[in-house]
Amino acid sequence: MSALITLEGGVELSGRVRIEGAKNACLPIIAASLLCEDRVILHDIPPLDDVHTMCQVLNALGAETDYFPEEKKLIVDPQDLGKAEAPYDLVRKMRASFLVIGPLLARYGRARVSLPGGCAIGIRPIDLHLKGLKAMGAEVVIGHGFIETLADKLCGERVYLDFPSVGATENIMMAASLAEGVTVIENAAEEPEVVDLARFINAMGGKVTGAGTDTIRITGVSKLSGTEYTVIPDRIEAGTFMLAAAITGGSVTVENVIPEHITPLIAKLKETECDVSEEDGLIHIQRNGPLRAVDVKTLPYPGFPTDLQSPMMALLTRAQGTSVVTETVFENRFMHVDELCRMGARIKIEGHCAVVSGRDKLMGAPVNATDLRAGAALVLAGLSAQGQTRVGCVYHIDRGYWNFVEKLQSLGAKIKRSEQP
Ligand SMILES: CC(=O)N[C@H]1[C@@H](OP(=O)(O)OP(=O)(O)OC[C@H]2O[C@@H](n3ccc(=O)[nH]c3=O)[C@H](O)[C@@H]2O)O[C@H](CO)[C@@H](O)[C@@H]1O
Ligand SMILES: C=C(OP(=O)(O)O)C(=O)O
Repeated sequence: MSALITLEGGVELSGRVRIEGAKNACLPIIAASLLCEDRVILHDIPPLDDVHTMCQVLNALGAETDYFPEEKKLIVDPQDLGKAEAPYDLVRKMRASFLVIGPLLARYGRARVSLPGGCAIGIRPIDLHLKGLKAMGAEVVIGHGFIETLADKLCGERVYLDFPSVGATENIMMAASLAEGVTVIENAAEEPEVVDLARFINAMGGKVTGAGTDTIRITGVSKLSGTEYTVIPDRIEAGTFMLAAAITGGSVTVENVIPEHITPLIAKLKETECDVSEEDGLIHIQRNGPLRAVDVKTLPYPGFPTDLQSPMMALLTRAQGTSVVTETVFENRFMHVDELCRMGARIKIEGHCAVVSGRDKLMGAPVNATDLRAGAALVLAGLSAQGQTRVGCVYHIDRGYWNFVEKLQSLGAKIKRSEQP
């Protein structure tokens, strides 16, 4: 079975929408549960396909996972971890599965994890993850599609990351939390999800300081213990709904959001002439007049997030004037451009830049999601297009948005989902 989203554009969205726990915080935190031998109870874990895949990875390693979708609660019991091998079929499905290598190595002194491979948005190498593990004393062997790491003991070291990779920072931080001595990650990623992981490790009894800055210091401890933890709200889901309000000329309040986590989007939306106001845990967004074109450049946090680049581009297709969107994080994250052009958008790609000439209308069309956020961008474009849009390859969207269609319906969108044989 595959799903299709069908929608009619032209409705101004209005109302309130609640944001889920952050996918990109849940996944490393679930992986980090492997660092202790006790039960871990996690709250605000959304029933996303990626969460289920991460649970399957843990199950394949011998850990027990119990998920309670009504309560959005996950219990992980890693006591009987029998195998230190993450299979190809699961790692291939979701790159974040590679995040188990750090915890497995730290706890068992060995790990065998399938090479994750590339994906639609780029090659996505893992050299920086391995650079960190090697610096701490691990032997790394690559062969037959797997990475095998071994270490009698991991020792704290200084690790400089050539790029502030989120995943490498997280893997190194997890491995270092049970290493001997102090590890310092320089040019570390500063994303809120990295900070959330550090808080979780500390809640288990770890000693991580500096998360949220470019230098993270981890003092290894001999043992971590079970804990109960609530993950942060998803800034990318929040941003997607803010952009949905903006593109339809609507008025939406986004609940369960940390405004400081999406400062660059708020700034850019204000530049487009949208009204955005914040209060504790809420963002209200409204558009009354035409949108103004703005330039956007993706960067590591606190820059504009690459995960909102395609939804932002959907908005700019409707702005007055020409916008330049520059993608600096992933080398191939313009796959949505062809699909947006099928809907009448005028976009030209020049290297890492997309030049978007705004139009006063888009036309509904059959299109396909090429990756998770591209899928969301096409739905947003469809919400503001004339006539019907059909979005295929919805499984991409299911990786990271829970009840996307239902939430949009609750804001008034004419949208439905159908399962296809
Ligand atoms: C599950 C999760 O949290 N996913 C997020 C995470 O992905 P992920 O952790 O994979 O992203 P990274 O920050 O690692 O990647 C950023 C850039 O660094 C490069 N790189 C990365 C690692 C490495 O060893 N070598 C290397 O060259 C990548 O190819 C990419 O060009 O951060 C990205 C950047 O904010 C987001 O788009 C993803 O949504
Ligand atoms: C790119 C993304 O996720 P992942 O790193 O899991 O592919 C994303 O969330 O937009």
